[in-house]
Amino acid sequence: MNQLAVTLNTGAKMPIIGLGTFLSEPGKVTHAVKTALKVGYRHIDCAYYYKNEKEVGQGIQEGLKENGLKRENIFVTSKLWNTFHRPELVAKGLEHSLKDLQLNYVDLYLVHWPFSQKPGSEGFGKDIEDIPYIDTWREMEKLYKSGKAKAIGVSNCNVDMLKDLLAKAEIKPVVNQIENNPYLPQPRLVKYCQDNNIQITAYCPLGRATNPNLLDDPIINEIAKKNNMTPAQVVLSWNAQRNIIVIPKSITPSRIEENFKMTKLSKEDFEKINGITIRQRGVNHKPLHALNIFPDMGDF
Ligand SMILES: NC(=O)C1=CN([C@@H]2O[C@H](COP(=O)(O)OP(=O)(O)OC[C@H]3O[C@@H](n4cnc5c(N)ncnc54)[C@H](OP(=O)(O)O)[C@@H]3O)[C@@H](O)[C@H]2O)C=CC1
Ligand SMILES: O=C1CO[C@H](CO)[C@@H](O)[C@@H]1O
Repeated sequence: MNQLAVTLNTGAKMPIIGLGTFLSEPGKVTHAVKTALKVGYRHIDCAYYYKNEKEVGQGIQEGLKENGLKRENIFVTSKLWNTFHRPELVAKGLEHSLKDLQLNYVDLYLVHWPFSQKPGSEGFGKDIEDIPYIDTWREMEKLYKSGKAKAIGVSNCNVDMLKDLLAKAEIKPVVNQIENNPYLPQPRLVKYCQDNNIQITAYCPLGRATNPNLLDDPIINEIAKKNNMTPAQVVLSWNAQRNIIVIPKSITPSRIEENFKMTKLSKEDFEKINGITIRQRGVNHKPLHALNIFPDMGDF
């Protein structure tokens, strides 16, 4: 399953596993990216918000050279931060990322969150302002047409937001990046996206921020033990089997390698994981509650 990729509705191939980079310290992420490329990853998930794109870019450049790879052999995603939603700032948001990543284009550019913060605002969810999402999206469409973003998509969008965007967009979003793991499977949102040609990418696929920790779950551990896998491999394989792209983050070389080794789960094990009833949303900042972005627990 390692080399598997899904075909986006642009025709581009997006590898089913990528390296996440949130909270990867600038001093460590260059090495993590190089390790990932050496192990076989061909997909890196980045964002302006992570404040480490310069070091990620260094890892990409060095990793390409060391492994005899070309730019077109890898898939790089970045994301427009909330403080760049004003139409006149959208292209600038991408320029920052391209410069730091040392790239001429990204394979995928996502609107990180469906709300705007005033330019220069620091922190998550502060200084929210009312910029219609479609106005930001029109500028994303221009980036797609310019070739600087080979595909465009969204993140953290619910079904109603997607319905609205699909009705108005000239260029449809090809990806919705959302939190997804056995404690937050979000079947309604997943089905809506899959029915509408929107690929899901799962963030927090290992359940960072779950408490109790997803990787300590007894069912996951029982399946891991039985199949000589690790809990991380089980939860990543489960999502890949649902046709969901996973972007586990690690700065630990042995884990980067471990996470890459997904496998097909038996129908019985797959269904056992589907039967887990614990529900947790890890990324659930307070400002989000007022914005009504996430459906309530009954909507999973
Ligand atoms: N669009 C959005 O709003 C969001 C996007 N993201 C993206 O998704 C990526 C993944 O999500 P993230 O929040 O990082 O959470 P993950 O679920 O990927 O968990 C990352 C944590 O798991 C640890 N870990 C990695 N591999 C293993 C393993 N095999 N066994 C045990 N522990 C392991 C890492 O530690 P260590 O590094 O020390 O090895 C790290 O602490 C992000 O890095 C980012 O790129 C994330 C959140 C929101
Ligand atoms: O990408 C991200 C990483 O995780 C953060 C939460 O912990 C999110 O706020 C952000 O969107």
